[in-house]
Amino acid sequence: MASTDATESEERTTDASDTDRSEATAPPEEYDGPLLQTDGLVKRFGGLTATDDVNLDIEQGERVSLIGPNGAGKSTIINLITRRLDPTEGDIRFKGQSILGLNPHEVVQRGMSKSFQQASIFPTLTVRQNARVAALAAEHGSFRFNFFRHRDRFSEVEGVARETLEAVGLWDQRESPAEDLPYGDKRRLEIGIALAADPDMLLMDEPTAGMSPEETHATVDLIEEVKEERGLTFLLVEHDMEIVFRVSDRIVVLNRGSVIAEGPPEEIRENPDVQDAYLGGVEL
Ligand SMILES: Nc1ncnc2c1ncn2[C@@H]1O[C@H](COP(=O)(O)OP(=O)(O)OP(=O)(O)O)[C@@H](O)[C@H]1O
Repeated sequence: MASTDATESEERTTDASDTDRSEATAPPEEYDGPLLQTDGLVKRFGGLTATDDVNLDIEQGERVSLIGPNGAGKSTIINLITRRLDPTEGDIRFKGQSILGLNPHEVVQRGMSKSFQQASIFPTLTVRQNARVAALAAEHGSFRFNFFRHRDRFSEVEGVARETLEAVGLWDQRESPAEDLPYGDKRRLEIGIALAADPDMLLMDEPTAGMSPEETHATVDLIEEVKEERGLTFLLVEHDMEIVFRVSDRIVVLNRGSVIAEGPPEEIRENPDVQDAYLGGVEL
């Protein structure tokens, strides 16, 4: 499963209290370059190079999947982009501005959300309460500090929560405690929590991992709906090639930390290097 999260010792080193810096690097109003760029991104864990000179450009509205064999470096890239890890070398720009000085929640406030695996759900809260917390947290960075100050904005938050739950098909289950949801619905709630931030870009790390075929089908439909209706830019890490070929505009193939191919699905499907590296020659 591509969920290798940053360990304590490897986590980014940014000081959470330094808010002046994020104001100083606020993105410009008008920006029409690539939404996300990585420039010579290298991540080493001791002697192991997990990410080796990765240069990605993701345009606004583009849907990109990151694929590659186990250990290729996919989760490491996601953790670097979401600021859970510091790169050893290179830069990451979102909306044209380097995000290396930012904390994870500041990156979310800039418009980048990640659908976390389980970690973002409060199990004993209801589905609706989870969506409200997500809407509040996205607006203010951390709901704990702002919940009471912004009580007057309750109806606005309520509106976002409802819209989100309708989008992910969980409105009817809104009063259920999140822990009572079936596995697939929990994963949809995670996607909803990420969407409640109204992101410009959504990162998804194996959104269908562990789902039944029916749940997978429903989740892929959801991703397609979100793609059509919100025109969202996304970066997806996924092992299921059927899903990757169905939802991607472009596929980036990683092997041992390096990009070995990128292009539209039909091109990647035919690429012999990809077939060799990724599936040991088995046809995609
Ligand atoms: N925190 C860490 N500390 C040490 N090594 C790590 C750490 N995170 C990842 N690695 C190593 O970096 C390499 C890339 O791992 P990563 O999890 O990014 O690959 P992946 O493509 O997501 O793999 P999978 O599909 O199996 O999840 C692997 O060799 C992994 O063991």
